[in-house]
Amino acid sequence: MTTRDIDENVRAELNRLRESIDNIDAAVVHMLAERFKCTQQVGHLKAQHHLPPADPDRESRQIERLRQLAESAKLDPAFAEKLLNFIIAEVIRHHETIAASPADSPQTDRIAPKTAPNAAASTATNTAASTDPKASPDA
Ligand SMILES: C=C(O[C@@H]1C=C(C(=O)O)C=C[C@H]1O)C(=O)O
Repeated sequence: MTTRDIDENVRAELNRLRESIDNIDAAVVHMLAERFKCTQQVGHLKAQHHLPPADPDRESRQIERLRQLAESAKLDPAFAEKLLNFIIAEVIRHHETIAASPADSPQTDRIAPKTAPNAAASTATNTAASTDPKASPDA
């Protein structure tokens, strides 16, 4: 085996490992995106019901659970805790922004509408009736 062969084998192994790393990074991004979709909905729910953006009791339970999962997965629990705290801090920042946004009044509730579900549709119909002569029985 020449030096060149060794280099090629090392290069091939490095490439194989990096392909897996790229796949894992893509999965992490997709999982984080899904998590943020859920937490955004939690943020809207909290804002609409005047709940605080942060829930320290829930966070303590999550951290304890994640530390145990990390230990059994042979991942440093302190790292797992730091990562979760980093993500949660960003989520709380989003929740504060949502709470400060006037778009989150109960009238524009996107999760659990308080107005009758047909209210918007009937408004749209009335608007169409008043502007579209074909929609009016007198036309
Ligand atoms: C998502 C929530 O809001 C905050 C963010 C959390 C998270 O990202 O897991 C956990 C608790 C809250 O401080 C929640 O209350 O469930």
